[in-house]
Amino acid sequence: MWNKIVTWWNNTVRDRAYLPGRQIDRYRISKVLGMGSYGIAYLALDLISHTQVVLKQVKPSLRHSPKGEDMQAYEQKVLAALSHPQIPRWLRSFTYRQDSFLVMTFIEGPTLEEALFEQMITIDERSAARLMKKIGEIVAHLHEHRLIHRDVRIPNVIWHHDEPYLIDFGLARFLGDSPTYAAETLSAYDSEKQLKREVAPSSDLFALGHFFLFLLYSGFTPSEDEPERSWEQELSLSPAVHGMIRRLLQLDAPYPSVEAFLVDLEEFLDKPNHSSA
Ligand SMILES: Nc1ncnc2c1ncn2[C@@H]1O[C@H](COP(=O)(O)OP(=O)(O)OP(=O)(O)O)[C@@H](O)[C@H]1O
Repeated sequence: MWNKIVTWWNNTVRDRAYLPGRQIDRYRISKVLGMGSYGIAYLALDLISHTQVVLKQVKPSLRHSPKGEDMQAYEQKVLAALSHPQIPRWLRSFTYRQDSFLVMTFIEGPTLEEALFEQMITIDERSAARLMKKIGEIVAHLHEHRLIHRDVRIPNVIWHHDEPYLIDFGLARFLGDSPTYAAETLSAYDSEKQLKREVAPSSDLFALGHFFLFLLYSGFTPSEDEPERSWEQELSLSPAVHGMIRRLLQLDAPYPSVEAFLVDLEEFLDKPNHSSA
């Protein structure tokens, strides 16, 4: 019961977000974008540069805990290490009263999740492969900087001017760093989560496999009376795409790197007139 009261208190009172219109430092809050694992994300107007920015505030209930400022400081280190047109840029960090804020560039547009499921966009196999190439190139850039994103999913990709942008670096880690903040180890997770959270290129490759499947499922209409089947039975894929997904999901020899996956994708895209399996 006590834990329930603390959770209620944290969610409704301590972690109440700042309201739209509120000025914090040189920023005016426009709206809350989301409440994540460690923080509250806001869209805000920078009153000096007159640009829209994203503010990420450590939740007050997590102040001075390993999941609070430490996580934010790590996300800042990650964003500050990167300079890529399709990744948010870290602008500055500051403290307002007792709250720690991180400021990054705002990327406009729907997430791929919103585009696929709310705007009901369908993507054919070739377009999905083209999109995977673009996402794969961003992930390859991260890996060149010894960074593993660990959360490459459709809600973390924004679609803007026909290009994907990768956001949410809250789980990203540099190679060699610990996969968890708290004392628990990865072995506390189930085997699929261990694969996703390992600080190694294989975890992003595994996520890219699921990403590819999500795009391909956009064109799938389940028949009402048929029971659910596996992706290999439900989707009619060309042998090349089918083989790539099996390797990404580690069902066949895993790709050693994102570059190796990109080579297969390019080969597939270079060949005209693929027939479906
Ligand atoms: N730079 C950005 N540009 C545009 N929208 C963003 C940006 N960063 C975050 N968002 C939006 O704000 C929401 C919340 O962001 P946040 O980084 O807190 O993600 P989260 O997944 O909710 O959190 P966490 O990673 O802490 O679990 C995201 O779902 C995304 O839609």
